[in-house]
Amino acid sequence: MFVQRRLSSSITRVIGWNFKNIRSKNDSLEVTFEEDGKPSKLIMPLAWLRDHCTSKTHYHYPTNQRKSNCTDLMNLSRIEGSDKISMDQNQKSLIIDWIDGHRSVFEIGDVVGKGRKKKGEKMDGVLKLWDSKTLGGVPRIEKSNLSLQSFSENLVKYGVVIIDGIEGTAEATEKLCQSLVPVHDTFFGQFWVFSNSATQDEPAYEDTAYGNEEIGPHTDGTYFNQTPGIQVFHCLTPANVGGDTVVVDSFHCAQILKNKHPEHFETLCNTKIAHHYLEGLRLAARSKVFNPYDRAPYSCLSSSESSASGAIKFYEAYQEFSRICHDHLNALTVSLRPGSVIFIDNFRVLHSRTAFQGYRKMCGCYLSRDNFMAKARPFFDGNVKEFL
Ligand SMILES: C[N+](C)(C)CCCC[C@H](N)C(=O)O
Ligand SMILES: O=C(O)CCC(=O)C(=O)O
Repeated sequence: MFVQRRLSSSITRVIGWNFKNIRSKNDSLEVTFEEDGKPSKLIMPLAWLRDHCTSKTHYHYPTNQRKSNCTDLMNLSRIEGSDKISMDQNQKSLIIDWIDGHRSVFEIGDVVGKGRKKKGEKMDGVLKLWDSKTLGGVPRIEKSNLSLQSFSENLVKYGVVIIDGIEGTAEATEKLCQSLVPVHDTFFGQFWVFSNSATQDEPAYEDTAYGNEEIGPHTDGTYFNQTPGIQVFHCLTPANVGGDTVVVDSFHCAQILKNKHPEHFETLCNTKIAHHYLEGLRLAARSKVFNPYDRAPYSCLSSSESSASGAIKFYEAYQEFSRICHDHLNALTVSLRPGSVIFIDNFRVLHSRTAFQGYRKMCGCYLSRDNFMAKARPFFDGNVKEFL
């Protein structure tokens, strides 16, 4: 089965490819080839080639794992004389006879497919960045039309989806979640029932979630090294007034920032801000997602001017990004009611809550992102899978 799959994938890849020329260039090979008739060139380091050898002594096919531990890679990635590099007569394979006598054979399609730098636009083809105008409302799936495919496609594309028609109980919500994706457990518990009036059944933590004030756009768990991948909410008892859920596509906001202020975008991409959760336990982690409330003290003070100006640069960038995330044109508001369960990609979509009056009871959980992506991948085509 493994050989069949490997051959079929490499045959489909190799049809339109032909090696044209191979030239030694320091510790690399300059390989020119034709890709569907168009000339193309790649510089392939010898160490990269040796590291990607798929001979039986270097690659374990039953588990798709490499056998090399790289402890002697550079020494073994040497060749003696240009006659040690050749092509097969069909110009489809590159043959290298290494200094230790080992022979590697590389199919051009395999090497280019694996090694050529991927560009991000393939993922853009799947992710549908949105604002209030382009999306209009959170995608909804009636329980009777629910499938892993409809759930996965919406959650990957938009980062948020609501499933309607669910019984308004914690039990039914938990059952729904478990039917879709394994839970991501944290110290908050595997599945939560919470409200603004803590009781024994609804334990409260020292967090604004357990109050009735407004909470602005944020992602959860920025203080965990394993930030929860998906967040689920089901409102079992709506408040008398307020308590709406507001969601924002932070990738769309990041796109706006990058277009309007590329320097701020770069600053935020390159500045890691520590977050923490302070209570009986103290959790801290560095994180790239957005939660202005759970940021730890920003330890950037020193005697140097440059660290002060670096911090000011960060604050200017963070302020601009936060303003974009708080722009109501980038937000969708949902009044969650019993029966409607919202699933949020916690790495992408920010959630917030409007202030409310009266008693409000919620339930939900975090779901495992890795498990979700493994289930979602089959519904997306080839290249995109690498990004999920
Ligand atoms: C468990 N439950 C979701 C109810 C509340 C958890 C508090 C989440 C915290 N505000 C954060 O942003 O990480
Ligand atoms: O109460 C809500 O609707 C959301 C609370 C919240 O933001 C959170 O738990 O992270």
